[in-house]
Amino acid sequence: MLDLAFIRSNPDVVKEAARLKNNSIDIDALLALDQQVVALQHTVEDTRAKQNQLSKGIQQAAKEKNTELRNNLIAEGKKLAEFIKAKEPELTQLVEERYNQLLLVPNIPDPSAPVGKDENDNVPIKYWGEAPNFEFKALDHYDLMLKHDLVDIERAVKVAGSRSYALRNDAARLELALINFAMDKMARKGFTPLIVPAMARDFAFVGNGQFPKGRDQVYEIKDQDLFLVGTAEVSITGMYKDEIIKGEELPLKFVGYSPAFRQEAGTYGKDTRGVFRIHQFNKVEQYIICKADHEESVFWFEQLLQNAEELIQALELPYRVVNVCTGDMGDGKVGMYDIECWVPSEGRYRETHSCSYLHDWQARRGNIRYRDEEGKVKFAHTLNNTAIASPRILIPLLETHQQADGSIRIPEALRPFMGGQEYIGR
Ligand SMILES: Nc1ncnc2c1ncn2[C@@H]1O[C@H](COS(=O)(=O)NC(=O)[C@@H](N)CO)[C@@H](O)[C@H]1O
Repeated sequence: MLDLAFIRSNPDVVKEAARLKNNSIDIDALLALDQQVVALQHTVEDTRAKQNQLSKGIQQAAKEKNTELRNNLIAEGKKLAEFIKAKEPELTQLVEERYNQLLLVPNIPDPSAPVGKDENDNVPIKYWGEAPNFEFKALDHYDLMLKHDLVDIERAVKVAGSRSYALRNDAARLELALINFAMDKMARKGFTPLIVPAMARDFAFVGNGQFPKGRDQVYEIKDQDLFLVGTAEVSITGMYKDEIIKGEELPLKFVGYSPAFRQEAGTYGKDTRGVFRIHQFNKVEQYIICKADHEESVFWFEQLLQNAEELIQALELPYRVVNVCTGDMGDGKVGMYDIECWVPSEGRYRETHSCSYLHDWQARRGNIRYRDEEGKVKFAHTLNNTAIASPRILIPLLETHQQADGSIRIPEALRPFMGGQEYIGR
């Protein structure tokens, strides 16, 4: 959410941001509604002021034993009270309507973000590693998983429906190893490890930005104010709602694990083979709450990206970083880089990580504030990036490290988390 004062004084900047982000919000209508609210607030306040004057007059008339004047003033006071009683529900309703519109206003993208419509307009800014050149017939991730008895999709689909899977044998151990590997590396970088709730209340999704717009992507627990999170980011944003953090404690740096649940509405028929796009997966999330300063946010944005790059390089996976365009980054972001790992069987890069900075757009929605060194209370800045999301990361991992004999090499960095094992299938 943007500061209403900012929208009032910079309507064209906000309209341009909405245009760049394919966001259909009507800023003129929002500002007209805002003027209605302000006018009605003034009317109610003026009426209250008149009521106070009247009560003084009534006391004075009583003192002077001027019964007629006193009765007239009391009658007038009753009329004012009725007027306020009639106007208050209208004012409450308009304020709520304005708030609901404010939730739909996008953040202002950084000028460095490419202007574009969708992911095809994202701009690659860095490449790392050489795509493997197999001297043998390489298999795709699903065939490799079947070959080594690493997955059971049929029985998972039986129990959980489409886009479900069960990991078996070394794939189950590999996923846990990857989660441990990521948590361990980030903890050693001073990030506080968290295992957070995978169910959260409505307010956490509003604070994070998934509600109201992305509600169709979220699973709801029937008859309770509880929803399954699509990322630990939602739970962490919700955990710090309404807090005023001591400035000297910032930045808060979290590495949060949680299962992630997504309806994947609108992706029918896309990526249906294997485990690329599923309804439930596991993710280790980097999350930062820092002071409200652009340079500070950009610093942590680069740090979060670098952390993920270090993890991927340790897994020896070729990848590229893309600067996400305005039409693909979503409402809340100021800037966003995706990391895409090379998937040999597809002969292209596929997204495995997403790194964003949002300035105070989330903190304003979730009321996350801090007290700075002058004692001023301000909305904080928030940032997030994937550390590891599995099983999607297994796709480049298994494919890239497959050997001529069909076995799969486990990268050095992962072996300590796999009991020292060096290969799958040897
Ligand atoms: N339906 C899905 N199935 C498998 N993996 C997914 C799915 N949706 C997202 N992911 C993985 O989770 C990563 C982060 O998801 S994201 O929506 O892009 N970004 C976030 O959730 C942020 N909180 C940063 O992690 C993706 O890059 C991808 O690797």
